[in-house]
Amino acid sequence: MSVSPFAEHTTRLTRSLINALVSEHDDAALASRVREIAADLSAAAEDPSVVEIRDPMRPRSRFRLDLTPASSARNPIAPPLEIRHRVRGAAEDDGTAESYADVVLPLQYQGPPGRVHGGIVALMLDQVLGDAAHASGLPPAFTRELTLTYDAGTPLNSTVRVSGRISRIEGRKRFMEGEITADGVVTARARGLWISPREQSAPASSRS
Ligand SMILES: CCCCCCCC(=O)SCCNC(=O)CCNC(=O)[C@H](O)C(C)(C)COP(=O)(O)OP(=O)(O)OC[C@H]1O[C@@H](n2cnc3c(N)ncnc32)[C@H](O)[C@@H]1OP(=O)(O)O
Repeated sequence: MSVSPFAEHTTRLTRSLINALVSEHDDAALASRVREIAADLSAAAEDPSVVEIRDPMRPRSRFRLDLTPASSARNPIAPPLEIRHRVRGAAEDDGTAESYADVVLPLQYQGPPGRVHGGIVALMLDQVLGDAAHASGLPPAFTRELTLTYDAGTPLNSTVRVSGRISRIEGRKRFMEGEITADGVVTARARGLWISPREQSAPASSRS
């Protein structure tokens, strides 16, 4: 589902407001940021049809109606996770289809100082592995199990890559794996199981 420039602009300004709240501890400075953002919000709302965005997010997620707090371009609590697809190439040389997103997490996603909160790490891996679980025509499936190891701190304010792929399929079960890397170093690994509900994975002739 495409997101209008006005909706995306409003999402970005709301993210800026959230960021100001966690960044500005001085009320006068916070008030000044709030006034600026409120003015920008009001100006755009005057005529939504003329709002333009130079670098719109191009959602390529396999989830058609993405309103999730994990990757939606119109949900300001979501990290700006722009999921893409590729076949792992020369370096890995195994031809595996993969979903991935390069993302910069600002202060509102902080857990320990300077590091991304572990729950947000899990959220992003759940979403990217979930997207990969829906590769080429596979029926809808839900996360049944997600196991993480936190190998190192995932840094704020610099690009990290979240990746996920299918490791094997057994009937309704898709076993998934993925990781987050920062500067090529793995900071978190995930393994998971996605399962299609019985009625969705039954052959068409046996569906009632
Ligand atoms: C629009 C964008 C959406 C983005 C979504 C992002 C991802 C999400 O957040 S999904 C939401 C969170 N997850 C959920 O809500 C799922 C909740 N769970 C469910 O609905 C159900 O458990 C469901 C549908 C996954 C599976 O239900 P059901 O078919 O009853 O599974 P169940 O019988 O327990 O297990 C199926 C098989 O897997 C096996 N199995 C279960 N767990 C495991 C495991 N950990 N390892 C190996 N096998 C397992 C079972 O033994 C069973 O085997 P068999 O078929 O041989 O008997």
